[in-house]
Amino acid sequence: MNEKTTADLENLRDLIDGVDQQLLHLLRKRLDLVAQVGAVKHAAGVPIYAPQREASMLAKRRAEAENINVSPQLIEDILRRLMRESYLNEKDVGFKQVKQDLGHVVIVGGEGKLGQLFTQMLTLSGYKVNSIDKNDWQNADVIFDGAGLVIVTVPINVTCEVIADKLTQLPQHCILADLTSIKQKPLAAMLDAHKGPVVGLHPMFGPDVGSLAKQVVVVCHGREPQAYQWLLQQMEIWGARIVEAEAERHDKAMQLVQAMRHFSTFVYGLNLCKEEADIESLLQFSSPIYRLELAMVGRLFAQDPELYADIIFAQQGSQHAISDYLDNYRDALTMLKAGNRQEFVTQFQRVAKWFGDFAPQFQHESRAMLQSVNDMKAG
Ligand SMILES: C=C(O[C@@H]1C=C(C(=O)O)C=C[C@H]1O)C(=O)O
Repeated sequence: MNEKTTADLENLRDLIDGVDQQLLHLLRKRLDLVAQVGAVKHAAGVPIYAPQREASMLAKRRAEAENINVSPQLIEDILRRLMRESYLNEKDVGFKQVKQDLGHVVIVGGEGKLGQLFTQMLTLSGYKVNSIDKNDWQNADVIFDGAGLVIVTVPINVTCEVIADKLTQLPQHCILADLTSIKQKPLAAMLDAHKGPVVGLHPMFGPDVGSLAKQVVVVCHGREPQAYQWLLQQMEIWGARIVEAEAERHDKAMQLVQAMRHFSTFVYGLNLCKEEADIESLLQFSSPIYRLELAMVGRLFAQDPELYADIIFAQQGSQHAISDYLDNYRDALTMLKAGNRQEFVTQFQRVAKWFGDFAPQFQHESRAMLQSVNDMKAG
């Protein structure tokens, strides 16, 4: 580089640094305003997540961006990232308590990660929360006395047993809920053990979400829905989206969404391990999509094997779904071994037709994900 180039670059880079510093101060200002919104919402019991406000704000900023020749997608990406920050910050001021006269909450399995998250959210909403774990059952009478809500969040393989053995003497008007990732059996066990209000919940997220904004909670109604309506409302204030489902339909969906998904991921990892793949060099050659895929597989093995064993072994029906998958895999392999390229193209088109409008929609969504994977690369 000659001297003039160096000087020009330095000059421009100084100006860019100045703009970035201004951006930083604007971010501080925005965060402060969002904190004030949080306080107003907290006082009024308005949900943390406001989809209409977001949609109209994004539409306006996109249009304004276009007017000044800024990519609308750029401002949308930035605003969406800022809104994620808002959910986290709004959370810290706490939430309105929907049910004032509840009595206390007991989380059965409160030491678990999901139990801790619910303890935190309920506490931020003004409820008194106690927890009962494996070693506390000798004090059960005292702990459950006066409870208005009991939430069971113990490993799936002991859930029904804990409900049937330990939760038969709850106060009559107490709500009994569970957070298990299957719903038919726990719901039946709860209805059996307790004569008061019962509701099955399945939070469709891990305990590391940070905020419940936009996260889905599946609700399977058990008994006396009017008695636990406030709880659904409370979760909506946390930002969650409530999706009602029949327990049977939910469990069937979980065979694909969870059991089969995680099992395939497990086998993918097992295969890499047995083949002694060299992750370092795979990463060197990786395309963004491979990097994303490897991250999705790798993250499984950073977690608790017991949790995934619970999910995969929870339902007999999952074995059918997984074996159908294996059959399809085998058929596809036969096609490959036979060199039947034409058949591959035909099957490909069949699947594409079946995906319909979802295929281009998913292509669009995944493009943004792949680009952020690329953004994260350093050096
Ligand atoms: C700040 C608010 O809360 C959330 C965050 C928003 C933001 O950061 O702009 C917008 C809408 C809400 O989902 C609000 O409601 O205005």
